Amino acid sequence: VTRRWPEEVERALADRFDVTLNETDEPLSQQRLAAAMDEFDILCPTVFDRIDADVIGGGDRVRLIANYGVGFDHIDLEAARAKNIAVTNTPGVLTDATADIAMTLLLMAARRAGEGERELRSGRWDGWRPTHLIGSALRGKVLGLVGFGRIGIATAMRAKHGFGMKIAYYARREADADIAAGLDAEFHPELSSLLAASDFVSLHVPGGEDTAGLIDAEAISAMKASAYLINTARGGVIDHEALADALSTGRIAGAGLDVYPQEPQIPAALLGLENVVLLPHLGSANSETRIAMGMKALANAEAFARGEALPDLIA
Ligand SMILES: O=C(O)C(=O)[C@@H](O)[C@H](O)[C@H](O)CO
Repeated sequence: VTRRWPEEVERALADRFDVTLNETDEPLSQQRLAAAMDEFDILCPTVFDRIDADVIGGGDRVRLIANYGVGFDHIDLEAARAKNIAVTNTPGVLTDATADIAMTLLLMAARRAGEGERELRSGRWDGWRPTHLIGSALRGKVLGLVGFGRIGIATAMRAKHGFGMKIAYYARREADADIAAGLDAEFHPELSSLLAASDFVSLHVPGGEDTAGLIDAEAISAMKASAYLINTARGGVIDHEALADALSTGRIAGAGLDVYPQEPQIPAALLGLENVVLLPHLGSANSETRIAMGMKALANAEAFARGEALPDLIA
């Protein structure tokens, strides 16, 4: 297990398996990860472990990679398939937590909460004024979801039923009628039309080659000048130079980010901007969710040990 998990999950793992924990809880080197492929039957990485072809080529004993997280763009699935290594993830259990962070970012950006907090803590607040830190309302505004899977739909539910927002989405195909109907969600087969129609754009697509740089200068140029961009998906989906330029020139109103291309590095051009909320990948960071993620990874490991079908097999 490459990083420390919630204690109760570590105990449950140790009750069933011969478990080696990374006591330091520091990121492991590529060499260490590669060597682990010859020492263990099951490897449990997180999003911060780059399980590439070199690592997978590092040994022949691991037969299951049970990822702690839903996103798997950090794992070379082809290399795993070529060595007949099963790969699982932890979908579903972190949907609510991540949708909550998407709404947190949206609200903080729209109501300039981060600016207010910084102003107050730095002693710069000189009292209430009618024109002070004026933000944007949510009711009646269009939330455009890029990607309409579990987390996209959960975010839409919160926005519509909790804040009176209108829902639009872009996805590879139209959602099931009952899901869309419940949300009165407008389908946009073209990304550019969704971007042009939205007051808030929230990204909910997987990371990886297919979506790398999807939100680039051209995409941002289709957005309204009053619009906000929210990202709880993966950092690589956005061209951050283009975003920083749009934010510093007022091309869009603001942004809220929880993920970055080279975490924990933050694109320098963003750090000095007031109209962007920056969170440190808190998507699934609540105790209930992190325990549930661990128990899901454990369930996959147990099924593997019993020779049963893996509940969350992705490769
Ligand atoms: O699940 C994901 O894909 C996430 O990005 C986060 O919820 C996890 O915390 C992270 O992946 C831990 O591995």
